[in-house]
Amino acid sequence: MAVEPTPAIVGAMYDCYSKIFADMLGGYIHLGYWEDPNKHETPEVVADRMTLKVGERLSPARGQRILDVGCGTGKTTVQIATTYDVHVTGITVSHHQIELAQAKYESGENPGEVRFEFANAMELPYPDVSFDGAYAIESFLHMNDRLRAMQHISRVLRPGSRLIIADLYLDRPCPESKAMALYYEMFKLVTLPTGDDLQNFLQLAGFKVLDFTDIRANILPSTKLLAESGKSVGGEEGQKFLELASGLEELKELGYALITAERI
Ligand SMILES: C[S@@+](CC[C@H](N)C(=O)[O-])C[C@H]1O[C@@H](n2cnc3c(N)ncnc32)[C@H](O)[C@@H]1O
Repeated sequence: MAVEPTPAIVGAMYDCYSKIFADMLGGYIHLGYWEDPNKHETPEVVADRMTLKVGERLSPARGQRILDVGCGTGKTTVQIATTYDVHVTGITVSHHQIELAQAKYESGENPGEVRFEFANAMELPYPDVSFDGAYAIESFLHMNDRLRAMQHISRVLRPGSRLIIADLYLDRPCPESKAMALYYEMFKLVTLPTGDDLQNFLQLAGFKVLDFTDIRANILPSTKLLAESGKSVGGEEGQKFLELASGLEELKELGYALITAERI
């Protein structure tokens, strides 16, 4: 395996590709959740549904302060803030994502409003016990010290509050393959954890895992979106998306976890 990406490398990748990803994924930078793989739905509808699955598990009370770990272009941040009337701080390691989010969404300090900040989850710049809940949608896959990030999140959360994670993981350590290598290189992923790794890290960081559900069957139809984008982008870039789409179906070890954890 090549050298694992640092936050600076991940940030530089998102500085280049955030707009392409968001255009392809309905304004978000996360995969969609499909109830029925045969039903035709837009990228935005399925990505909205994914955010709602996370929101339902977090279920914050009105006025609470929530941390969005890896906020992308801010669409999830705003959706959670307005749906639950909570204040959400979204952090990212991409300066360009902050610019895109701030250009599109107004910042504020009240419930229903959001704030975007450049911050590394493995070095959170917030005081202890400053949030009532947190969620991380497809951001741990980029982190080169997941335990440290969970320890930081645990530190800033109030006891009894929740952390919801939606992320890729492996059923079992996966042999190196061309498809996997392409994913790691293109998206600057850090060797994916197993489900046990994720649960162990959470426990070591002071969380109790309340639920771990594999939703890969609901995520897999997103490969259709990658393939469609590949065709519309065209050229060398488009070819890469087509390869990624067919590669995803080959990776039988790849799972997608929706985890509810409670800060002890
Ligand atoms: C796949 S995008 C997901 C974006 C967003 N959660 C969404 O659902 O649209 C991954 C996000 O994680 C962020 N990220 C990756 N590593 C991070 C780190 N160490 N600290 C904070 N954010 C990080 C990236 O900057 C990016 O915003």
